[in-house]
Amino acid sequence: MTELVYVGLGANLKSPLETIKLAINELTVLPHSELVGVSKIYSSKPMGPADQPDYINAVALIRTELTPHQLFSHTCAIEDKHGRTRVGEHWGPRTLDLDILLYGQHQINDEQLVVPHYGLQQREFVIYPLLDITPDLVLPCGTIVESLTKNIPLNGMTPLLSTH
Ligand SMILES: Nc1nc2c(c(=O)[nH]1)N=C(CO)CN2
Repeated sequence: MTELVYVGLGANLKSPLETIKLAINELTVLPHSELVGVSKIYSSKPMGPADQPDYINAVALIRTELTPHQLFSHTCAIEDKHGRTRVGEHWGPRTLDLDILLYGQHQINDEQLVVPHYGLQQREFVIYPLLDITPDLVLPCGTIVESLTKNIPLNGMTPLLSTH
């Protein structure tokens, strides 16, 4: 059994562009998984406290046999490898953040995981990269992702370079 999983990547400390590229590479070597798509890589204005650097954001699509919690332990390990600390400000700066945005059409809600990711529908740095990969993407709740762009402006977000 395989599932298509969208993983959001964000970073705004140290060398965020380099970190995002390395993290995309690390997703290519996950066990029982293959990377099948990557969005453009964007620079975005910080959501939350404004006194932090701009973010680099992207979304990757993987096909995996890992369960959501197995995948989550791998994404946490990749975050840790890049010096992620789990203390500090809510919505504060970070070296690397990996979020499981969508796991097939599954809905998961437990102490470790909320999938679809709770902020997905409000964040330009998630919606536009998702659409780069899958322009006709539909959420488990039936929402057409493209329809969200009407109410969510780019907010100055710009693509940095093509990964294709
Ligand atoms: N633009 C942008 N802003 C953020 C991001 C992010 O990935 N991109 N992540 C955050 C940490 O929760 C807080 N704010």
